Amino acid sequence: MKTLSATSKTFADELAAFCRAAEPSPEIAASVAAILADVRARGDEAVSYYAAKFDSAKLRAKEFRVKPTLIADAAKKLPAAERKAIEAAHANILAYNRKNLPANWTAKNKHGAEVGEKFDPIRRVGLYIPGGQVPLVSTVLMTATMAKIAGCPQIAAFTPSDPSGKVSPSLLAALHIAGVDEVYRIGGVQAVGAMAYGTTTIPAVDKIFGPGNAYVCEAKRQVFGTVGVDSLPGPSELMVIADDTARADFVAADLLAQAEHGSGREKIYLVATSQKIIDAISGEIQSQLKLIARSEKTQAVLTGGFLAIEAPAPDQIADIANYVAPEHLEIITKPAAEKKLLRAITTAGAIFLGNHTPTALGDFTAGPSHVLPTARTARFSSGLRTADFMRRTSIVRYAAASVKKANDVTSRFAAMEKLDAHGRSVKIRA
Ligand SMILES: NC(=O)c1ccc[n+]([C@@H]2O[C@H](COP(=O)([O-])OP(=O)(O)OC[C@H]3O[C@@H](n4cnc5c(N)ncnc54)[C@H](O)[C@@H]3O)[C@@H](O)[C@H]2O)c1
Ligand SMILES: [Zn+2]
Repeated sequence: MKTLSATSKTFADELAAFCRAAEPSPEIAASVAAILADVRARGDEAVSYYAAKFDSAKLRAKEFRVKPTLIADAAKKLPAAERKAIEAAHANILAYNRKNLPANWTAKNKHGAEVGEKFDPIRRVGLYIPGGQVPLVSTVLMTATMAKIAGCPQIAAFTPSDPSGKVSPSLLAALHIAGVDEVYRIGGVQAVGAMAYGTTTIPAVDKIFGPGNAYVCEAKRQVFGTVGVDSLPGPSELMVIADDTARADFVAADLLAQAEHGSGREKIYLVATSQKIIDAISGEIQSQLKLIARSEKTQAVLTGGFLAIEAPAPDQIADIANYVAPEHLEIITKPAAEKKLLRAITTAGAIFLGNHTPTALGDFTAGPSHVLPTARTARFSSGLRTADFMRRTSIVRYAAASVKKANDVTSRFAAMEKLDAHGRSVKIRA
């Protein structure tokens, strides 16, 4: 753990340096570019090659797609308690995301013409479901549910297999429950390349969704433009803002939870109003570390990816949070400070309030998607929602009377821009 004081002279530079470490290195960018170029050139053959290289899975092209019967079977064999948990989470996620379904509209403009927007589902979407370290069953629900609400006619999911070609049965069952039956046991950069460029066996998608490790995230950044991408949700991050009302044991548990993902590039931030609070929470982390299963990988994040900041003033805390733009932000403070911070912090991916709202609730079941921007990209992008699975078309209809009213404006613009034919095409109707 690194500790900084927000009042020190070098604070801004040190914070910037820590945050920069979350950006993909030039080495990652270069190796991703090489894999993408190879998938584009050699298609299925390259996909097989990288599945063997990175996931030790020997897969021929005709084995990429998981048989739909296997997916249905996984759902049938799902233990009742797991089914109940998946269905309960699914219900909350459905209810939350139905609220942000965009609606078509029409209105009249100043010329009396009809103007409006219509929204349509993106025709073919690709969902990346991480599976390198752990099978992210929840990510199925946090992406597919919105694609279904939007009405996307084709939904293809991609996730890495284990060396024997197996995909987690719980993950397959969740896909079945969410209504997805086109699933490929392919992960990593090669999956992103196949989604973007298409191969003989994998049809290209129009937009790629979902989180992943630093390689997957960088691959999505590189294929943007060839296809759409939702955002850049990379290795998880959590910032906790704590004053003396925060329970040290709760905060420690939450920081450990987001350090646990296991890619080793996760980042955790503790912003506390006193050094005493930092000491209490780091003491708790040390004792709780002994209790959790994934302690070795978590330890790596605690050493290199954990920043504690002492910052007494709310204004200063808000500035820090707005700079870091953390994926997850927990605010555990007195009500007055909470109110102030909630208003002043405008760049967090998701905010969790109070002692009883661990980020894990958002990870699994509260309702909003856990697919959230990381590495400071929350400054300009937001978490996944239904509208991301739709595209928008503007619609305009003028009648003879309304086009007359527009003629003056268009002829002026045509003259200014020296585009005579533009002006004439309106005039001929007016
Ligand atoms: N921001 C979010 O919304 C969000 C949500 C859930 C999970 N996550 C993050 O997703 C990540 C999942 O990571 P993961 O590793 O478990 O699964 P993953 O599926 O994202 O990545 C595994 C794949 O990475 C590829 N890979 C590994 N090493 C490579 C290398 N050296 N070169 C090229 N490719 C390589 C392999 O092909 C492998 O299949 C975690 O960091 C987690 O924090 C983020
Ligand atoms: Zn998490």
